[in-house]
Amino acid sequence: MTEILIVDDEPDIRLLVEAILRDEGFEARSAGNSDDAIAAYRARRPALVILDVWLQGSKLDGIGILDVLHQEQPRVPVVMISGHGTIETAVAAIQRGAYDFIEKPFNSDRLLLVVRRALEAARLEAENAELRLRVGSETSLTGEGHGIVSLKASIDRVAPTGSRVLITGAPGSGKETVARMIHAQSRRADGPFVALNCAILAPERFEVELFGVEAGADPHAAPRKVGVLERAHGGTLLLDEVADMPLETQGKIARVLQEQSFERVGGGANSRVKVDIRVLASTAKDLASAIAAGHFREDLYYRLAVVPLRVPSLKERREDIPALAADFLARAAEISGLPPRTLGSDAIAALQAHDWPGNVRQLRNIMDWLMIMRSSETEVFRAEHLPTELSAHAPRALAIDPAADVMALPLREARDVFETQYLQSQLLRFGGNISRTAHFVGMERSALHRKLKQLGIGAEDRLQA
Ligand SMILES: Nc1ncnc2c1ncn2[C@@H]1O[C@H](COP(=O)(O)OP(=O)(O)OP(=O)(O)O)[C@@H](O)[C@H]1O
Repeated sequence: MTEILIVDDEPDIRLLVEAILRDEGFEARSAGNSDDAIAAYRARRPALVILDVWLQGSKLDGIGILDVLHQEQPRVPVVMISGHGTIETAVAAIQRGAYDFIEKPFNSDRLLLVVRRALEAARLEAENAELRLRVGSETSLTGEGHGIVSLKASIDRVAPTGSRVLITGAPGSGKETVARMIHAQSRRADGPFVALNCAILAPERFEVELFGVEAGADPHAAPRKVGVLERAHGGTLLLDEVADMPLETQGKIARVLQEQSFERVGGGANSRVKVDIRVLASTAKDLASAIAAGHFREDLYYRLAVVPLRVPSLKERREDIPALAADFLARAAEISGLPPRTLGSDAIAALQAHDWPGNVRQLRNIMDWLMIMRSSETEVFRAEHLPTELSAHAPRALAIDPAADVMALPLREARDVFETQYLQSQLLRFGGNISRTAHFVGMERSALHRKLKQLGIGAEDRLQA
């Protein structure tokens, strides 16, 4: 998958280096002069370039080529090969941004060592740059509830297969996180992960973003713009909010999926770029009705949805809320440099009672808000510290005041009041799910049923308690 471009004027060296690299599982291309090297580089960006300092009969020498390559894509690492008498030039090349150099004659161990180190350094640099850009992008899912555990098991199964996956789920539920996990657990983990949000692109920008733009008539000129398909080469492309892709582009993408090649905008058929990409797609919309309404191509649907995965919304997995909230609070404290804070059980119950239309993202935002707005008031956040839309609907049972009314009642009646309020609250935390509530309160399912009946808590009460 990792492709290396070798530039050397001696055919024997090119063949030798290609053979060594291929034996180690790399892909290799080579060029004998600066024109061919630059054309090969522009046709498709390699993961690394091995570049001879001195090139007989070439327009530019190694340093000249290095400058051209770095102007176009500074992050591709370059390893120089220096002959006797050109070491000084090789050192100068390092000062101009080459990663390292090897001296001729070299053995295969030295070559492979330098190549691996250069690739690893480039990978780390790319990862850091991405992290800086996308603080908060995750490659793990917090939660021990049934929904998340079975989702994680499906990710573990599908990730290494290379299969296409359609990820569905409500906004903010974690679809992109799932896509990143699939990429991170696949054989492409060292390659790029590129996400294209189909919902925010104007239809006329679509193809330019996807396919890039050809420079014009000159086949040696750099593409005017490299598209996401090319950037994702050797890695994974996520088509986020795929339902919003214009119909015409859908047809073109379906072809790319079949042929794994495409033409840049403005390029002719003979400028086809071959790529190796795993495509994942995600959507919060119902694709079946988009197909029925004629807004989504059925053939593309079947190509994308080889394995469908559904991410449960947060209200379907309220049992994960305490762990998620604690996790986000700890991170908010770390990022803001404030001392850690915890959530009281009344605040947790209020969070579990909420319906979370914005799902995990909304929960995360509220934990950030709590940390910033309320941490000077308390060490333990209570329900009253939450934003009003949450505190106002905190479960009624939170108002239990043992010193008030119940004190005027005989034990049996006081116990009924307490049990009613306690069980209504617990049912609410678990979305009315009897099994999960029974497990939590430590009762048999059937005993809980009997108890609810005895206390007069009906199905309706359970949902609105
Ligand atoms: N189970 C989880 N554990 C930890 N963090 C999560 C989990 N699910 C989602 N997140 C976090 O919630 C936020 C939203 O997740 P993500 O962007 O993956 O959702 P999405 O469904 O792709 O959203 P959109 O609908 O905007 O495309 C991110 O900050 C992500 O890190």
